[in-house]
Amino acid sequence: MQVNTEKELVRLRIALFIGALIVACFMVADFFLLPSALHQLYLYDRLLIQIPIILIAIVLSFWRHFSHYRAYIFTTLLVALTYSNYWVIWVCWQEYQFAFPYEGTILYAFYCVFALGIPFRFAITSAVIDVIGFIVVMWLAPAYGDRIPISLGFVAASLFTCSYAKYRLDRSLSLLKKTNDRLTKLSKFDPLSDLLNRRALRNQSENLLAYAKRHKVSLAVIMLDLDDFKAYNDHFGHQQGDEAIRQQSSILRGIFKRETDIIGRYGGEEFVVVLSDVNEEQLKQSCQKILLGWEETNLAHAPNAAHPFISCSIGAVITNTPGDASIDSLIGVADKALYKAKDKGKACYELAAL
Ligand SMILES: Nc1nc2c(ncn2[C@@H]2O[C@H](COP(=O)(O)OP(=O)(O)OP(=O)(O)O)[C@@H](O)[C@H]2O)c(=O)[nH]1
Repeated sequence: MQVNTEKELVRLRIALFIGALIVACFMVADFFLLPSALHQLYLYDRLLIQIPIILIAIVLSFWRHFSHYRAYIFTTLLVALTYSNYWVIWVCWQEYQFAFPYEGTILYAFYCVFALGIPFRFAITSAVIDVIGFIVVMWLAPAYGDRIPISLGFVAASLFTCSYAKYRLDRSLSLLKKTNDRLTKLSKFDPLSDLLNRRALRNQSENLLAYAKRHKVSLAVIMLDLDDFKAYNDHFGHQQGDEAIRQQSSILRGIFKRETDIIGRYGGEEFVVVLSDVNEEQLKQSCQKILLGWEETNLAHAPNAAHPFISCSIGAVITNTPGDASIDSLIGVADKALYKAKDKGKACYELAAL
């Protein structure tokens, strides 16, 4: 269970604060029920145990490792609140033969599990601990008399129902997150090559261009296209053609590994790579590596293709002053260079001058 945003932390602190307020409200209401002899003991439990425990949880929410230990902290809070209640039940009965006409254990569980978001595993563990505690208290201080079995039944059934509801909720949320992740992937990635699709490629390239402008570093665009791919498809079939597209993706992934490198399928058998902070020499070496990648793959081409083995042609452009450029204009220049590479006989690269 991760607390991802500052907003979520604020919401949790508000929920904890409301918890402290609820305890205070019950404190006032209980005062009308309790014999005056019990007031001091009761105040001691609420003001020196329960409310401070909740305040400690609020303070801990400012700890930088809080997100990591959140489930443990809230489970401890739940068990501590419940057991401090058991202590009051026990002392009130032991010392004054006073029995509360209601049972608050269930409310604590619902508050911690749903308002504070204790996950299922922790909820079920605390339910077991709380039920055991309830049995022990009723054994030591049979405050509820004949109602003990039914009270125990209500406490146990409610705590387990609460845990099961949390299980269903956690499961639905996890399914929803998985579906969401899948949809995000589908909207960003091309399913065949598993590279960025054209729209995501464009968005990310815009961001990289903004980064290059801000940090005054170079920006390069490489555009490549499989050679005589129609002939390849016609000769070997579309499925084999798809394999070649996957192979091109794997070659590019093997070369462009920096976190900032952007690789995308521009459309059909065309791919685009956008790089920041590279020099002309490095750009040429990268183009050379792509060509070498295909040479090493050694995949036989169709008999009527320009080359015996499958290859690609590359057009590239680099700007050291990205402040003047736009992604569309750079892609346009790289595209023209690509056509020059095709004209030169394919299986080669052409670096455009801006
Ligand atoms: N298998 C497969 N083929 C594709 C896919 N997308 C586009 N193509 C094929 O790619 C081929 C592109 O052909 P052309 O644009 O004529 O270019 P080319 O034959 O590569 O010729 P040059 O670009 O001049 O080397 C077409 O036959 C398309 O059907 C795809 O996802 N899978």
